[in-house]
Amino acid sequence: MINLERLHNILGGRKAFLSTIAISAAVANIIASILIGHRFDNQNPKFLRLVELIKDIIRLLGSPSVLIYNAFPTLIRWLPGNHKTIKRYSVELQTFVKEMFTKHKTELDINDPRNLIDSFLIKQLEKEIEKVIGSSWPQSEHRKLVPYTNAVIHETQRFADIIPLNVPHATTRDVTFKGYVLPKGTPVIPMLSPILNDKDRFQRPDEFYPQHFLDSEGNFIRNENFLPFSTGRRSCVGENLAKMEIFLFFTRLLQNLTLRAPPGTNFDLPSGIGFTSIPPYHKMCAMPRTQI
Ligand code: HEM
Repeated sequence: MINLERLHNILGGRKAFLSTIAISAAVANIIASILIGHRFDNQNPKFLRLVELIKDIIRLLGSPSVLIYNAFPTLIRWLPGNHKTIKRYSVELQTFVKEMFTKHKTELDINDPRNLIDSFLIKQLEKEIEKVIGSSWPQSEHRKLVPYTNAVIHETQRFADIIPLNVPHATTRDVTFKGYVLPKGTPVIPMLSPILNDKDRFQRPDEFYPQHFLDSEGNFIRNENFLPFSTGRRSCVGENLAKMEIFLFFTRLLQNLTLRAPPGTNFDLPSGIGFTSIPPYHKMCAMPRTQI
């Protein structure tokens, strides 16, 4: 989690800071805790490099040269450009992951799994595939008790529309869809943006309007068109983890801090161009609620 006490002390609540790395590192550390059973220090150069690599790869995936490469891979393959940078960064990431797996393999005690990687390696040894069940989050009950907060979080995800094009898929067999024949291997891009911004599905698609997820009495209502994690068999496997993380981060931050644009400025956060539509780096002020 974000060290709020440190934020209070260092920032005194008034100094602007770059929030992106702090938040990314905190989120990455949650995944690291689950995968390898420990957190990295936020100043650890290797850890910061990994966070940076992932961010850069995501950013570069949407750059014009990569879009051209995706359209004409055989032509562009030999030319310099961001597609080569992505490859280099991916190799660096893979090397890190391989080293981590090798270390876990050599230290593995099948009677004493220490983390998710150990459990995965043990399952591999059994040659069995088993769906991991067990989403018992102690705070999940809280969400039902705060319908407005829950609606704001849902509306933020709808409005932010962070993966507009979804992830590309391809048909695994010949398919006839609404009269169109899609032969096996046809690339399919199941876009999410048109659903999340459809005025027939959301009353005010162009506005930030939490009431999209509230009934007239203020109760939270599910909306089947809320699909930021996609849908179907290949929808996001991290959906539940992500939802819980967002809830915990959001409520914990707002319990303790009021977040504002730096004095004399307004938040104007157009989506950056990339595979995900993430906002550009921006500064904000975090005021401890006790000082307000
Ligand atoms: C706000 C946070 C997140 C959003 C909006 C999101 C969204 C998505 C989307 C749209 C897909 C593509 C689904 C498709 O191909 O139809 C996806 C796939 C995936 N996501 Fe997420 N995701 C989030 C967080 C996470 C987290 C935290 C994890 C891991 C812990 C994760 C792991 C995955 C994996 C492994 C896939 C590939 C699933 C497959 O191909 O079968 N995601 N996600």
